[in-house]
Amino acid sequence: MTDIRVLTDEAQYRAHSTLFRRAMHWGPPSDEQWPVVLPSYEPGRVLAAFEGDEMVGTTQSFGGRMLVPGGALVPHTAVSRVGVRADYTRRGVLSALMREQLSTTPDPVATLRASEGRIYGRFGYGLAGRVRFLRIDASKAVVPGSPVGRVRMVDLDTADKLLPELHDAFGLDRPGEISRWPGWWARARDRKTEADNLVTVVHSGPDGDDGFVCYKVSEDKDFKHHMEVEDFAWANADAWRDLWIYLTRLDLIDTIEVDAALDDPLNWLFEDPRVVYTKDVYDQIWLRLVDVPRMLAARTYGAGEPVVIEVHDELLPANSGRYRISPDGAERVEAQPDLTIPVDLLGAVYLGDTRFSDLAATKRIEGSRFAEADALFAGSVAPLCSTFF
Ligand SMILES: CC(=O)SCCNC(=O)CCNC(=O)[C@H](O)C(C)(C)COP(=O)(O)OP(=O)(O)OC[C@H]1O[C@@H](n2cnc3c(N)ncnc32)[C@H](O)[C@@H]1OP(=O)(O)O
Repeated sequence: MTDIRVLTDEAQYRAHSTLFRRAMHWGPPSDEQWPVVLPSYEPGRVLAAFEGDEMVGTTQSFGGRMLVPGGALVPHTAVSRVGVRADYTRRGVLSALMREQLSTTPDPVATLRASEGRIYGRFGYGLAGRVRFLRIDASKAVVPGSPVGRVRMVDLDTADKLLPELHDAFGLDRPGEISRWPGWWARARDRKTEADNLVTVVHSGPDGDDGFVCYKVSEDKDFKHHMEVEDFAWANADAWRDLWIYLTRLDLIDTIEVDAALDDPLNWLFEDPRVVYTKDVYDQIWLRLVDVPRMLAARTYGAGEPVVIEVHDELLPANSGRYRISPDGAERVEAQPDLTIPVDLLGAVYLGDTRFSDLAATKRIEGSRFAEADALFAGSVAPLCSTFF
């Protein structure tokens, strides 16, 4: 019988970390790493599965806020460190952990990054946001014109103080973006120390600091220099453009790699749009609507005729029911549905990454009036979550 417990002390957190890391085929946290990892254990949010006295599975979450279409910030659970001991897999341990986590989380929405695509759909998570992995040929990347603001390099201590403030001020600019928690920043600082060539620059315009980028550069055996952009946020188009001018005019750089939203306009910034090459498109945000009525009410909708959707949720049956969606909002109704959809696919359309009409061909949603539902759920920008957890 699998017993799920909330862990409460440091020794248990360390055992949790070791178990998760072993499930990922990594070694346990070292004595040097542990002080940095410890602050990421939030009391009340750390779960483990036990068989008798033995810990056999883990999950935990970080509390924060997520931006939804229309601009509201909703309480959000960032699920992480899911692992089951290799000698206990495929016996329902993860299922027990997921049931407990979803039924006890205080937040109406949860997201995670999935190690494999087949794991989380059965628990009601839908693939809700994808990202483009770009490679830029920096040696040929020319941005016409001159910068209008100022870019300055900042040291580690300044970055430590400034970046959380700047991220809070303008980092949540697309549906799916989430706030960062103190443990996230502690880990980010540690990674900066480990990779001592990680550089942070801050942009300022007429109203003060309005953008930042963190990057590191490595050199290959042919003396080519490759930059990885690790973190990038901006408040306005001038900051975005100036920071790209700075990155592409740095000496010695041959290539730049960066994650970007599906609709990121970077190709059109350069004289030659082909200097930006999409290496990959991968799934990023897996989203679980924990409280469907609250989440449907939290976002705004586009113009068009109302549509009644019927939602099926086996794991959290209180969500199952019919909802009338109109430009004025969402409400629970008893009316006949126009279409039916499982909760994982409602998660997939929620942020605007996917459309009802695209899903219709999969036969996993049924009914009619998909185009009307598309118009209501359409977002003006593609979702993104630039905070890895
Ligand atoms: C958010 C994150 O942290 S992502 C990181 C996830 N962790 C990992 O990838 C680490 C390595 N893997 C593991 O630790 C485990 O295999 C887990 C967590 C993926 C699955 O744990 P388990 O306890 O084996 O899952 P459980 O027994 O509850 O399986 C439930 C169902 O999912 C299926 N399933 C579970 N994992 C997988 C998988 N990797 N691929 C395909 N199906 C899977 C099971 O077959 C089962 O199906 P069924 O209900 O039809 O019988």
